[in-house]
Amino acid sequence: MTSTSRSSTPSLQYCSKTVDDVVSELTTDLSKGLTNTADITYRRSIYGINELTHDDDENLVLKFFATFYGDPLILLLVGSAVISFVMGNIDDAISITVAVFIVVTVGFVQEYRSEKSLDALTKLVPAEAHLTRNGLTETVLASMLVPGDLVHFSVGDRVPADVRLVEAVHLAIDESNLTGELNPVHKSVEPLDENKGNSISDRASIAFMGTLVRDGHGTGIVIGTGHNTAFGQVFEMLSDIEKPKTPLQHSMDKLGKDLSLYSFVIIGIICLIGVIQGRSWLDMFQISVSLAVAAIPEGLPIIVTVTLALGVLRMAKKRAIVKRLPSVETLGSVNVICSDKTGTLTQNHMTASKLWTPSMNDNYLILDKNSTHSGELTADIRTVLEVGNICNNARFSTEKDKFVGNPTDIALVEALSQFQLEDIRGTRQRLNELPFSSTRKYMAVTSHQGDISKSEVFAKGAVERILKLSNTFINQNGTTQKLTEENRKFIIEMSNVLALDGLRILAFAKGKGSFEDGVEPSGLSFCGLMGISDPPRPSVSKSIAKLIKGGVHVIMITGDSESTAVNIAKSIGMPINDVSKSVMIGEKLDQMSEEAISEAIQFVSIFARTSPEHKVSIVKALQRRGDIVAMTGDGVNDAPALKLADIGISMGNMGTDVAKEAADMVLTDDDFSTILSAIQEGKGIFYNIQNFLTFQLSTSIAALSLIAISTFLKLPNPLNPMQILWINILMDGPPAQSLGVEPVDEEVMNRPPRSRQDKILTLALLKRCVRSALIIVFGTIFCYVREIKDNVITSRDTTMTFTCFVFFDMFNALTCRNNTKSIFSLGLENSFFNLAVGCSLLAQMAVIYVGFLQRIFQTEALSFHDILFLLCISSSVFWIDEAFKYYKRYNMQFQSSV
Ligand SMILES: Nc1ncnc2c1ncn2[C@@H]1O[C@H](COP(=O)(O)OP(=O)(O)OP(=O)(O)O)[C@@H](O)[C@H]1O
Ligand SMILES: [Ca+2]
Repeated sequence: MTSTSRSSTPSLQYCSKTVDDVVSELTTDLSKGLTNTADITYRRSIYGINELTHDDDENLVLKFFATFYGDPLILLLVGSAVISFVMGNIDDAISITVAVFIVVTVGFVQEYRSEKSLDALTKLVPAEAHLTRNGLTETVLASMLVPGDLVHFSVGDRVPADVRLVEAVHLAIDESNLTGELNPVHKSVEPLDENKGNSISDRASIAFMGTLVRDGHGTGIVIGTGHNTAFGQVFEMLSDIEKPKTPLQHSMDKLGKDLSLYSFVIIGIICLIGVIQGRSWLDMFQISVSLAVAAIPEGLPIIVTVTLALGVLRMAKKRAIVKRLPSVETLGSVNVICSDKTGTLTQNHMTASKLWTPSMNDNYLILDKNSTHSGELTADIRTVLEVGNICNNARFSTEKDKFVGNPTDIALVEALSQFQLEDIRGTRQRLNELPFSSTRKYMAVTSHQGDISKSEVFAKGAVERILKLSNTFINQNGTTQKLTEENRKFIIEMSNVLALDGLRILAFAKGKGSFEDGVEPSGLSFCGLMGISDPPRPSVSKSIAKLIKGGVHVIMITGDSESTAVNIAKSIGMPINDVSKSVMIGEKLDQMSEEAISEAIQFVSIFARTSPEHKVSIVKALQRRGDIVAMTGDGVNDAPALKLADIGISMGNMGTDVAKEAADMVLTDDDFSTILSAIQEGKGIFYNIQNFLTFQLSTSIAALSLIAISTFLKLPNPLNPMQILWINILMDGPPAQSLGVEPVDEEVMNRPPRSRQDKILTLALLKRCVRSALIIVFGTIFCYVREIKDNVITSRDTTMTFTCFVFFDMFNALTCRNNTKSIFSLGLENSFFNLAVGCSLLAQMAVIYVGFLQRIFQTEALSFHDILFLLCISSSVFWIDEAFKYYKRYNMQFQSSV
């Protein structure tokens, strides 16, 4: 890249300036950020919102006319109208033109709606930023940033705008999406030499929007936003790339093509026979083309897309954000959910509730939040609390008036007040820290009270880990004593006793001296244990029961100990029959081959003492068995497993940007139960798609057969082209669409997960289509033949036939709302359906009774008695289907009771 092409970009302009220059040029402040609200508003008015959007000012009118010449069938129809006109058949010409216009408009509106709902999807996961303004730091939407803003980012974050760094601690950034460079780039605040920085990858003092923080943390001043960023310019190039279609959309496209082919063959035959019989070729041509328009489900792919997109929006309301449409389909097939324990199954609200020191033997102290325990404060208890206080990263937020940070850490500082102890971190200096990580499972610090030579080490974490670091323990008198094998065993035993209520267990140790950076401490003295409670979320047990009923295997994955995990699992109703088979420890996974894990995993419900890396082996083992796996995760290290899983789920509150991006679905409330709602929705959407498919196919088959049969029987055509086009609107338009938004029936969870190979077009579905089509055809022909007994064909005859068919179709739509349940038990819940069918019926009445429309559709007014008669005949399709449903339900009950 040359400097000329980038000379205007802020990142080139600022990369060689000093921090002070940047601060003064952008009139901002290194500690407070921007302070003047009017100034911020002004900047936004100049630089715009920090977002990358397409300017979508396509001309709607042009687009509308594009649909005319985009569809050869519509062109043929318009052509035939012109021919009619030339041949002096003005009425026909006008009628066909108006009908075509209506068809195209309905199609256009649907397509437009589908685009709008797809657009809405891209706004579901907004980018966030940590912003300091006026000295206050908050998490805000990245879109509100303006040049001059002071932003912070750390491991796992996406950089929210182009920024000039003013602080960089171990900062390494993955710029692969911008430059293709796979290795993280180390950043610094030093300005570049004037003549350097021509290439984006050289600009070490800049962090670019959309790149990913891999290590350390940093602070920067925003210099470029939105399209004015390096990423913004790449985005312009990318924006034309089309989104890939979902498997369902693909199979619908294929189905559409197949159906078109069949219809063309049948219509060709009809046309041929008609002409051989000596009918007018223009008539036959117009009928055939309208029939082709009607029989071809051109609305099918659009309806599928809209159904999926609306489903996603509905799920978002239930706090599950699905990021890609294909995931909706996969959700219905999920048969294993691997869930984190902390924060997903539990509330992540931790309270210290038990305490044990070696001097208590097999007793322990129960901590009650509401009472003071200062009377019980012995020297060894004080030591435990002190370690928990000093080896702690929770900090007090004056803004929120409470401690913030790691929930375990918070529980430990909050416990101090029960013993009327103060937070003593202010009186000490920390020399170094070995931070807690899910892999290390403990945290250690070196700290002193002003005299470095009297430094001490404080450590807390999982019992086994802390015991490994210790060779003595602190006894009753406050003196240290050697840790024997028996002591170690007893401590582990006591930790299991404390864990009986599902408490998370923390061990504490301290020692003299210090430890080197990056080296584990050793020779510590074990001080005691604490049990920390984190109650399950209230709705979790219900959700688990429903999932199990729906054939979904729930697996808990936790970094906590086996006993903690088992007790929590029992309390939320996970079936643990045989602990030796149902529980597996992370370490064991490391020793097993992929095949062996696959074998063993079908009985496992709990993985304890795992680190995030184990999740990949777990997903692989499950997928090897053919399972469709949903996996939750929130950390940077969870990303590979989230990507690998069929449905990666990340947490909206706790999750890092990396996890959210790797995931297919984000739970905005972090709650396990939300996964159940999403699976329910996913399953329901699939059935809805089957339902409107049934409706469309049966109408299409009925329309084709009706014309074919009457041609074979040498009857005059029962429907004219305009009427056929009208029917097309019903079957491809709103009534069909409304079947896609049928509210999801709770009962879907009683059906097993769908196999991935399952076709959407099942034999049962086809049978139902053919059955309904037959009823419609025979009913309509019966009505037609009854009308033309007098051997002259009048517009009354076709009006009766036409209305009969339309009524049939509406009753058919009604019964297609569900394929097992009676409509009487469903009620009139689907208001979109009620509206669509209600309006269709009204429109049908207008077509029969309004003079102007009568001329176009060649209809005439029917009597009340006629309408009643038609309703009676056409409702047969509904009653017969209800009877079949009843029979099916009866059979199922019978089978399940045997
Ligand atoms: N802040 C902390 N400092 C020291 N040790 C901790 C801390 N938090 C947890 N531990 C210890 O590490 C163990 C594992 O915790 P970890 O955070 O890895 O579990 P997790 O994977 O987050 O939990 P889950 O998988 O249930 O969501 C705990 O049992 C506890 O002993
Ligand atoms: Ca059609």
